[in-house]
Amino acid sequence: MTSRVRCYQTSRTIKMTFSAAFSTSLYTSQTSLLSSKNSSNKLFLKTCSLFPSQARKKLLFQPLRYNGFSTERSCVGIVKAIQSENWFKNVEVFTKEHVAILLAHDVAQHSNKFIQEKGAFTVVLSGGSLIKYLRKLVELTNAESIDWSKWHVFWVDERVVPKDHLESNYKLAYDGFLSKVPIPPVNIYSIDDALEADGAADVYETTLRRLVKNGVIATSENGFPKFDLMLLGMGQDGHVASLFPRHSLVKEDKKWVSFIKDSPKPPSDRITLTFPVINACSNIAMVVTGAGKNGAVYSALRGDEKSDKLPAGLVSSEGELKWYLDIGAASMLFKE
Ligand SMILES: O=C1O[C@H](COP(=O)(O)O)[C@@H](O)[C@H](O)[C@H]1O
Repeated sequence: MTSRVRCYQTSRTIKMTFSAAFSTSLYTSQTSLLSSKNSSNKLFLKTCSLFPSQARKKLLFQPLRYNGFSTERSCVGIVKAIQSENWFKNVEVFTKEHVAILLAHDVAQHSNKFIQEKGAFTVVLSGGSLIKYLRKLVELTNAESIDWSKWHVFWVDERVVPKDHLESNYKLAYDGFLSKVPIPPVNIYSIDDALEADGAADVYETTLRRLVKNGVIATSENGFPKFDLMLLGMGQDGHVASLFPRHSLVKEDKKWVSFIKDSPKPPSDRITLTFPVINACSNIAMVVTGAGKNGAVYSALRGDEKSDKLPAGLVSSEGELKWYLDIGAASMLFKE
């Protein structure tokens, strides 16, 4: 159930919608979370303060209501701003905790929708900080009734290290997420850690081609695999997957999976899905937190069109691309 309140500037065009799209369970976990912080109003105001002051002054904040509760105190975070500027459309700004909560809710919704429509859900994971934001998904399993048996899990990139290595994206995902949910092991498509980067990339592409052929993965109009949901992180330098700024791999437009042996971020050898595959996805969630990434967020979303785009700025989706930012990562976006 979705409840929504509009906060708008009465006399001019800027209009924002503050929406709470919580199920009861999410609401419950949100309130307990808030009481533990006891600073919800401060956080809300802090979030609002990211908006241009002129607009802010004229905003009319109404208490948000959900199931009879006044959620005024809990208006933190869920800020969906709708403005005419394109970059602003699908950007949501939260506290870190709320990034995890809303992400859980959205992933559960995508999962239910795709499983209902086609009996399976294909999800692509990143490594890095993204995995810790899946923690609420694990906690909310029962409430959201996810059918984990229909999940098929892939990786957008992997480091060429053994699966039990600290740098392994598989290990990160297994420890933080996969070991906690009943996804059939046969539906978890990790990258072969016995091979060198080039061989591992070839084998992974062959696996994807087989799954496209037998209908597990859908296909986009231009013949690339079309995953239902991709959960992307972004590095401080604006890289996504293992596609780094100014690296030739960013321009790869034929291969589905490629490899890199000179990654600027260690380890040097990695395999990665390419941009045509990333951008063919039905839905992409870009999950970016921390003030250290605010410059890259700014340049990806608002950067000069003429300048070389960061890889994160080249991400698009055949369906929906949504940015989940915390206040730190968003902090340069709303500067006047
Ligand atoms: O090396 C990688 O970095 C990015 C970003 O990681 P983060 O810890 O800064 O969020 C990650 O998305 C990618 O999968 C990983 O291989």
